[in-house]
Amino acid sequence: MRTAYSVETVRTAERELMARLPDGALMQRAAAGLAAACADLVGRVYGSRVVLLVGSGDNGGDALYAGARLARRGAGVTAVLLAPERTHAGGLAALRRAGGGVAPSRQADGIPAFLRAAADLIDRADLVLDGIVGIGAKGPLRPDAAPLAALASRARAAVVAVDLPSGVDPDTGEVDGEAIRADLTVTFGTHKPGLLVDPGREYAGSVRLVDIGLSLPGEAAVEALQHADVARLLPVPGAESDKYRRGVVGIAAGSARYPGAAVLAVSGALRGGAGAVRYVGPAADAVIARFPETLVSDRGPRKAGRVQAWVVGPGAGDDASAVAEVLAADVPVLIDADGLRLADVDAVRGRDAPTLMTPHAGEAAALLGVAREEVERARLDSVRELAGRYGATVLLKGSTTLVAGPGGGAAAAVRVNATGTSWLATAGSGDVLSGLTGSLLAAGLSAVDAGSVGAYLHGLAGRLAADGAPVGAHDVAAALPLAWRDVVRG
Ligand SMILES: NC(=O)C1=CN([C@@H]2O[C@H](COP(=O)(O)OP(=O)(O)OC[C@H]3O[C@@H](n4cnc5c(N)ncnc54)[C@H](OP(=O)(O)O)[C@@H]3O)[C@@H](O)[C@H]2O)[C@@H](O)CC1
Ligand SMILES: [K+]
Repeated sequence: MRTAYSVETVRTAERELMARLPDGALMQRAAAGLAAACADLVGRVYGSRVVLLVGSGDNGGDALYAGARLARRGAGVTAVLLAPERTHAGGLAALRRAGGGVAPSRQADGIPAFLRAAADLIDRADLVLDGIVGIGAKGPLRPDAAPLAALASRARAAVVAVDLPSGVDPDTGEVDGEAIRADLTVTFGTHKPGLLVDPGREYAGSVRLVDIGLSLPGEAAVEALQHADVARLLPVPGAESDKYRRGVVGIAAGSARYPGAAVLAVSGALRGGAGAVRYVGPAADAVIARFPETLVSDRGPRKAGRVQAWVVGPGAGDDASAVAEVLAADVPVLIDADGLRLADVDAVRGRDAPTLMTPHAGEAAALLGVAREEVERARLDSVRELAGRYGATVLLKGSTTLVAGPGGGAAAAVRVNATGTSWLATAGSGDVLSGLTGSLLAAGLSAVDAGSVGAYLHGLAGRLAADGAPVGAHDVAAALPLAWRDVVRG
């Protein structure tokens, strides 16, 4: 499991560790890891041109000490100081001792000369280290720092963010205005939520974690399943299992207008580990024609026979009765697409069995009564808010999919999945996900596990199916067994 802790938790752990170590020891650990990662990235340190963007806090200190290490290995290192009078004194002295230089300053030389010099240095650099701000960041990048971020992000040089890209909110991944676009982020002690959640994740590039000895107790703020975690959670039939013991998933989806949604949801459900798939709705002929193994019924969810979980909503049009009947059942329910609009919030809140809602940003925005851009901007807050309002587990789709448990508050970790590919933004792909995830629910996974395992397999299947080319939703469904095998084989 990859875990990310809040700034507050990191600060507490940092204080405890610092109290037991000599002064500056933590920063030396951080700088050593940072310099090593930079050396790996540039390949040849000797003769390379390195620019340090240095803010007034310890993030700048890390950059300066790492710069000193690179200078000692023969790099030409120049620091651009945002606040010369408040620069980390030890770090700056170390850089100077190692032969590093300092660019003209804003304060002494004026803003135009400062920016011209910085632009010139960045243009000619092989490597830029972003030490503007780290976990001490408050609000959008300040006006003096923002132009440097813009210059670095456009540079041909490799850009390494120290701890996290400046301009990315450490706790949420939100980006308000300019931010550093890094090729690599070297982060210390633990991942930060902003490195795992979009849009921050996209700015971070690849992320390398440097162990500095922090011990982080308690609940993470954000966690991401890895192959081994998913492998442990996948349902495995025992020798005694028959199709009913493996779970039956009911799919109440599709309409005369959208029969394809039913077919795609069933295609996902057949590959999610349930022993049987029961389809209820007006697209039974289309479903049977494509998947003859499906049990079909046209009598509505209430009379359809026993299932261990329901999926309701994909392509459902305006049929509110199926949604109401499913919500009245005492088994786990997944609500997607049209079902989200049709589900009564009190009916969802009043349920005893788990409910999993799977909106994309547009659907989440409609449920929250805000603009879509607001959900895209603040994904972590949005998923928690929705989970709190409905008392349900919420899976918010996107390039990083988030899954928040029914508490909604910051106390429980939000799961984040990054296996997806932009090729998955294709019609019907969400229907496959809902069928797959419903099947995992029927096989006995909790709503949070089913949501995060479903998103993981779906994303991986999308990658395997796409392999760099466009794919249709049916290709993604067909690749689910490949993804499953890939996870099981490790
Ligand atoms: N945790 C650990 O275990 C370890 C932590 N380490 C390192 O320390 C870092 C944290 O250092 P930190 O606490 O000094 O804060 P930091 O991120 O440098 O920022 C504060 C400065 O930024 C400024 N500033 C604020 N907002 C801004 C904005 N929007 N735009 C522009 N500027 C802004 C703010 O200015 P002020 O408000 O004071 O005017 C203040 O001067 C951490 O990320 C890691 O790199 C490692 O060395 C070792 C182990
Ligand atoms: K930084």
